[in-house]
Amino acid sequence: MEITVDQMYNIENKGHEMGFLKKFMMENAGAAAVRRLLEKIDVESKNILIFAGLGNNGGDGLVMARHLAGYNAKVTVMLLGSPEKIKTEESNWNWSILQKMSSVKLMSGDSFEFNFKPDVIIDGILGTGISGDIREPYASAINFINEANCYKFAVDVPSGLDPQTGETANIYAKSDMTVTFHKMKQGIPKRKDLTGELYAEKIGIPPEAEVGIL
Ligand SMILES: NC(=O)C1=CN([C@@H]2O[C@H](COP(=O)(O)OP(=O)(O)OC[C@H]3O[C@@H](n4cnc5c(N)ncnc54)[C@H](O)[C@@H]3O)[C@@H](O)[C@H]2O)[C@@H](O)CC1
Ligand SMILES: [K+]
Repeated sequence: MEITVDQMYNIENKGHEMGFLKKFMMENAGAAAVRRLLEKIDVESKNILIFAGLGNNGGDGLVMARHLAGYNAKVTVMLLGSPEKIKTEESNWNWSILQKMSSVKLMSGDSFEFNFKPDVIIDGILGTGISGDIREPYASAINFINEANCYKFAVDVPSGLDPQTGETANIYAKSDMTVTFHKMKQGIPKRKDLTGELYAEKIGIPPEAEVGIL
């Protein structure tokens, strides 16, 4: 069953109100995404670049960074903006854990340059919160992904693809694999040419959180 982006936000909020906090959803999302990636790539000693936006799509990417470090990948996180501007408590919580991990290289700001060639890029730039034309530095990150010659993994939806309508913004990323969460959003499967292999993974939200919404 496919659901709308509004239904997803309502289910998320209801689950949170039930006490299954968003930080746990984010943890399960990042963990499920890493499990799917591991089916394709042996990440040990691989250079993994994670682009993280300032919203919760980025937060999922931060969770992935921690899990991938546990599999001995060489992880670099590029936060697209200033850490003080991270929007949500759950993303902030994950950023502060990464700050205590010397096994993950943290970069942040409005521009970037890397002294390594990534084997995998994780697109945690934009998810269901997308609106309007893609602004900088997100636009440059999406262009970087599309120009790179490596495996590309999209968190929830390739950035620039509207998960509700299936329409693309002025700039959009193309992935080899996309893992969306809880249930498939209506717009995503319309663009399998951008998602690559596509999965919807459960993230522990109680089914009761759907009551009255679906
Ligand atoms: N809904 C759910 O149940 C869950 C959602 N999760 C993740 O949370 C994501 C949604 O998080 P958010 O609502 O924080 O939204 P996003 O993280 O998708 O994006 C919001 C951020 O992007 C900026 N933005 C929006 N449009 C832009 C544009 N065109 N150019 C540049 N910046 C733009 C906004 O200013 C905001 O900072 C999902 O895609 C998913 O990855 C997960 O943590 C698991 C649970
Ligand atoms: K994304």
